[in-house]
Amino acid sequence: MSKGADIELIDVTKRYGAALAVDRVSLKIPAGTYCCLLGPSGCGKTTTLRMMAGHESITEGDIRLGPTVVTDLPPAKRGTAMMFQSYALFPHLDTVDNVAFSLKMKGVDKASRRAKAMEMLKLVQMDHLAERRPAQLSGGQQQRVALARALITDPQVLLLDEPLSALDPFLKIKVRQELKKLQLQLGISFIHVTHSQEEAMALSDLVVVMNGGRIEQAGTPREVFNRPATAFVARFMGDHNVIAGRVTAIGAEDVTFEVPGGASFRAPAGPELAAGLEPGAPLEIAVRTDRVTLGAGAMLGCGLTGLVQNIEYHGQKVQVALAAPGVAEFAVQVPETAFFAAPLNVGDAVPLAWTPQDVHILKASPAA
Ligand SMILES: Nc1ncnc2c1ncn2[C@@H]1O[C@H](COP(=O)(O)OP(=O)(O)OP(=O)(O)O)[C@@H](O)[C@H]1O
Repeated sequence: MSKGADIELIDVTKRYGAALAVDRVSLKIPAGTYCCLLGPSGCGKTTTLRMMAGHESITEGDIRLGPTVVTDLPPAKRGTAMMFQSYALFPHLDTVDNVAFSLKMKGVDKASRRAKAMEMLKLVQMDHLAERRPAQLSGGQQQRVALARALITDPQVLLLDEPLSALDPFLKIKVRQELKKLQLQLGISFIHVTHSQEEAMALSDLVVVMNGGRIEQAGTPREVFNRPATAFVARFMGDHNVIAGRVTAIGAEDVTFEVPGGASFRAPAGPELAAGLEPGAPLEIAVRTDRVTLGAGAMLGCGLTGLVQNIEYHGQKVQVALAAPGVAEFAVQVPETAFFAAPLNVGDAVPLAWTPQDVHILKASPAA
């Protein structure tokens, strides 16, 4: 197996007629990275993946794999391989011939290509079903065959378009673990398109959150979850409250922020962020739903009192939805034991609290 190579997108744009699907995307994915392209339907993630694979032409910009500009190379000459969402197996070929297919196209003799196909099938634990046809395999098994077929060309980068979307929830988690294990074992980059933030967080070394054809944020799952760059990222990753208000005062290291209802609280900003702000300017902040204290424990009161709108039991946590003056929707996750020690009911008015360190300032979205 090859060792893998960095893949780099340099100001890549894709237009379909007047429609802009991908807008000046620049991104470097180091060799050996598990990278997820994450975003809602239509954000341009599949188009980005297909341009890396060579299945879609690039309107402007370049893609590099290692030292080579691959922008105008056909898919088979790039050092990438793609696994399609539908698996795209040939129904009339058995497993081993499906996997060996691209080697057949390259003119490799039958014995060698079948031997290599068996090696790939062992890698994905499918060698015992080598003689079955796709219709005789389960969805999960077909997916492994598709994986073996993509890996037979020894790619430096494997591109996966929503690889888990056809699997049931239990199989999804099992196959997800297997994909990660395989990527570590092979040492090449896997670039995986998904609209599931849970999947992206579980798998990635690098999460790339896309919106409206642009990258909103690229970072490790912890960076993206704990320090979402924009309101879009905070909402898309979930478990965050986004609150809109205005800046009322700017200190050397923090900012005072007021919501339309009149409550105000401080947020750590740092000199770099504070320099871009001025009193009166609109600002959005994020507070994690598990960092908020409700009720009697609210010693560090932030001045907001929430009215309980809804209560959902989630097992380890109870999710409480509230509304407060100037804040239409606010969610708090309370650990199960804490909630039932002092249960709340719909209609209760409860003080909310968090520490200034738990307030995170958001920037304007690049797609805005
Ligand atoms: N062949 C095409 N012709 C015209 N427009 C296209 C074509 N393919 C994609 N688009 C448009 O480009 C934008 C990005 O599409 P893309 O498939 O990359 O999004 P996506 O994030 O992968 O969405 P999904 O999760 O639904 O697959 C969308 O607005 C889509 O309608």
